[in-house]
Amino acid sequence: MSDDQGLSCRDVVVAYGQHPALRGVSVQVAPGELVVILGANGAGKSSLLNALAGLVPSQQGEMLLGQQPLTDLPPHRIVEAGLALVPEGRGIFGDLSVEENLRLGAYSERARKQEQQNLALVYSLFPKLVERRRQIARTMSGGEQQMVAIGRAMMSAPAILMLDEPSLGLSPLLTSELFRSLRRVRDTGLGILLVEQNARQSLAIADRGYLLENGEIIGSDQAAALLADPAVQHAYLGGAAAKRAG
Ligand SMILES: Nc1ncnc2c1ncn2[C@@H]1O[C@H](COP(=O)(O)OP(=O)(O)OP(=O)(O)O)[C@@H](O)[C@H]1O
Repeated sequence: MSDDQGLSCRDVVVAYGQHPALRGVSVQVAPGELVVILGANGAGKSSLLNALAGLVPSQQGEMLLGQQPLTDLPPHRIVEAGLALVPEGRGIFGDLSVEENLRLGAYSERARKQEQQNLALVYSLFPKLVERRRQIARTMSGGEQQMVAIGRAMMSAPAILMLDEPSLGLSPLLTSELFRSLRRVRDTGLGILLVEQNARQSLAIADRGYLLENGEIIGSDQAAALLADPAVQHAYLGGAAAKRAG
């Protein structure tokens, strides 16, 4: 681990009963870095984020945020330590307003102290949410709800933000708007670990990427190099090209 505030995991193993989902995964994210993990359905992407967030137990391996070990901490302590997850499906409270949802993210003592400041930051990064601050969350579009979910995670004052398939259910246009906002979040100095099936669009905004296959990291490189790699194009970008052609 080279960076004081970064996220690193080494040789993480996760199994559901006899079924191995992660077979020794090592990943690093530095502050101010946007890292994407690409993989097909069932590759283990959600298992990795959930293990880092303390939501599923890991059988082996080490997870650190800066110098702080995360392994075996309960999920709320991991959030307090500075690692926040935006889960697949967003998990926002549909009956609450946008601002109530956002404020719920600031539950730790450290986050409450910075609540106003972080709220202002979230609104500056997602200007669309300002005009909708009193709107009931379930009446918002999928893209807007995703912004609320990201904003709420940012209210916990994380050093590293993890997102599980934020583009799910969004049109390509909304996805690129969302991904542009992720770059703005990164530019504030946060590290981002993004899990995506949408390889082309996520590599276009990422700094680095890892390829996860069958519970193992089979490659990693700068995002631009992965985009230009014929093997990556064939395995991960073919679907998108085929879709465009069709
Ligand atoms: N709670 C569980 N119980 C048993 N097996 C599970 C459980 N959760 C995941 N798995 C299995 O572990 C493997 C990895 O699943 P995971 O959800 O991490 O993959 P993923 O890359 O996120 O896939 P997707 O993109 O479809 O969400 C899969 O084979 C999956 O069937």
